Amino acid sequence: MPRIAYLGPPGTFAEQASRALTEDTDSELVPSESIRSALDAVRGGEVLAAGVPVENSVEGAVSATLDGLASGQPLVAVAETVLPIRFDVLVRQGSSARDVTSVASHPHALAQVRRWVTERFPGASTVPASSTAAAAEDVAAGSADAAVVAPVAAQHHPELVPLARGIADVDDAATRFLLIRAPGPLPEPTGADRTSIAVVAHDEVGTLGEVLSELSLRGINLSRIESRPTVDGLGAYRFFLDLDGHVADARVGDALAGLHRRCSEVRFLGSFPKAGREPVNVRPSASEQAFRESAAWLERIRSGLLGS
Ligand SMILES: O=C(O)C(=O)C[C@]1(C(=O)O)C=C[C@@H](O)C=C1
Repeated sequence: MPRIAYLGPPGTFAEQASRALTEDTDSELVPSESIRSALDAVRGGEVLAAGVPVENSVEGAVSATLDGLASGQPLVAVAETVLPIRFDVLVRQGSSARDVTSVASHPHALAQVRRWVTERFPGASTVPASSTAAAAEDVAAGSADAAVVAPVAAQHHPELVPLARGIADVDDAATRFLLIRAPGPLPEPTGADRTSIAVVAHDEVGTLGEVLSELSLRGINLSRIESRPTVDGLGAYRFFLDLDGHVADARVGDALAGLHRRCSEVRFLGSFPKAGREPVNVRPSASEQAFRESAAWLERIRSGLLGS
């Protein structure tokens, strides 16, 4: 049975997402201590894949995932899913809001309930945990008074009780998760795909503009751009780009080849169907047919058969 690593312990959003990402196959879900260790378990062949969060609609990019994908043996995303995010607050039995002086959770979760926590537990300190479910363990162990968790976490902690349910500072918050594997055959293009890459551009005037124009010239929609330090000193950045389309599409392949010529580093991070399956809108001049026809036209010119 394929083993799939996720950010544990059991009861995290990442576990739920990993279950959704692997629902078509009989898989064993294996908790990991961190996103990095889940990715490294894929690299080491201990698991087939890892389900990891990549971005949240309120708090933004999950840097541990971006950094974990940018360095080390290459890995690729093969699928994505989006989970709606609302939290429950768990406390020890017999506790009330007045007893809460410390609130634990994953920093991304704490950031999404900052206002609620300040209003409900004025003066309480926040305790960062490695995941929402790890925060529930902290409360059970007595090292924090309340945990901001995924609603499923309560099933793993009968000794804790909910003090609040379904909380969020922002309605309709969502987190996108990726299923990450070692490089291998790519998912087939579906017409509703996303391609992720990470590029390091030369530190020269206009290079980021040139990177983006490789995409816009070919009619490619950029759905996300994030920068992270390369850790080689101040001012050195790696850009994470999400593009509409599949690397098998002529326009996307052509753009990636252009970036390869232009950038000091291009890391391919996968082409896979978008969670919402919204078809990619391709303008006529960037269609497969347009690329085929222009390549055939060029070939005719090169072989001396045509003047225009
Ligand atoms: O701690 C969890 O439950 C996770 O799956 C991690 C994570 C994140 O990294 O953003 C996932 C979704 C929520 O936004 C909060 C935390």
